[in-house]
Amino acid sequence: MSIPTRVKLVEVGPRDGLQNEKQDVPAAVKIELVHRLQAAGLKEIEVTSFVSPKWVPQMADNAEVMAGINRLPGVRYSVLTPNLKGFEAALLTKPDEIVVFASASEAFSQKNINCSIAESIERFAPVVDAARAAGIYVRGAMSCSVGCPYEGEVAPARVGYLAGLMRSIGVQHVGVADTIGVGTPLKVQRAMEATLRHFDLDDVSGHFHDTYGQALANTLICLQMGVWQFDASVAGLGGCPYAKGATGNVASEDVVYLLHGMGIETGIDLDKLIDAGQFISDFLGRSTQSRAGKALFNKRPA
Ligand SMILES: CC(C)(COP(=O)([O-])OP(=O)([O-])OC[C@H]1O[C@@H](n2cnc3c(N)ncnc32)[C@H](O)[C@@H]1OP(=O)([O-])[O-])[C@@H](O)C(=O)NCCC(=O)NCCSC(=O)C[C@@](C)(O)CC(=O)[O-]
Repeated sequence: MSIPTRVKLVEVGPRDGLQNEKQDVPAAVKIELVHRLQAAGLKEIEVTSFVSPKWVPQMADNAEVMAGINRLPGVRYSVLTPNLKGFEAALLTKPDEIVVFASASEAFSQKNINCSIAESIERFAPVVDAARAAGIYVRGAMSCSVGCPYEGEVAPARVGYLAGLMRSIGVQHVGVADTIGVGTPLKVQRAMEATLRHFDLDDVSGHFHDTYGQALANTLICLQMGVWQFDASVAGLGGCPYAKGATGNVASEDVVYLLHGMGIETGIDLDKLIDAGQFISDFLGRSTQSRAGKALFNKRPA
């Protein structure tokens, strides 16, 4: 398998990144972040989630954020929807894509969405039907595809099982998510291989948190398998409120630096992406988690 010449990054910072912030992030800041990300050339942005505000209060302004974005042609805006209630609210805001999210581990499924894996699939089936009937593309996120904060290691067979369930209800694309960032390349490769028994190479992506500093290595092994779609989060923002101790996603800036260094096209302007990361890091009052972002920013003339 040859390494792809072009990669699509899905920027998940506004959703995955900001869902875990302790401090209040006003809708206007989230909207400005989306504007800066699309100006940097991101073509797909996961904006928010239509989940219960009791579970994740940080995303309670979902409709306001979606309404406030000046949409650019050619950019796709996606949102998470855990059930029909969330989907119906999301539909009013005209997303291009929705994401249903399940877990390869039972314990995480219970903690994150308060139901078993089987129940989650039953819950998603009408959401997927309704989305596809409305012409909305459906992605599926498969959390804990390598390890679970409650159950430990997760076998590739369980990832394959979940991918098969996702496929059976009409999900069009799945992301192999290392929610707590414990994966190393061979483990990620096995989870990806199990997924590829149910989905084509063009319909899978990687979503790697960077808790143990393995996310770029995990990205590289997926590239070597021909995978060309990845989620990443500007400034390395993120973490899941139901995955204690897990750090943010791999920083978008670091992935872009890796890809451009390998001669792989992304369509992203790294300087502008660094500015977007700086903007949100300044707002949050801390320095960026992106190694490339920090290094390149510090090299700029004063
Ligand atoms: C799934 C539920 C709703 C079940 O939560 P539940 O408590 O079992 O749901 P329920 O149906 O019993 O409803 C309870 C209350 O929530 C309301 N409710 C119910 N649904 C909605 C909705 N969609 N929007 C707004 N409100 C909703 C519902 O109306 C009711 O309100 P009340 O009558 O008490 O006033 C809840 O567990 C939930 O919202 N969980 C979301 C957790 C979450 O967002 N986690 C982070 C995202 S996943 C992630 O980050 C991983 C990922 C994707 O990035 C990949 C990776 O790295 O792994």
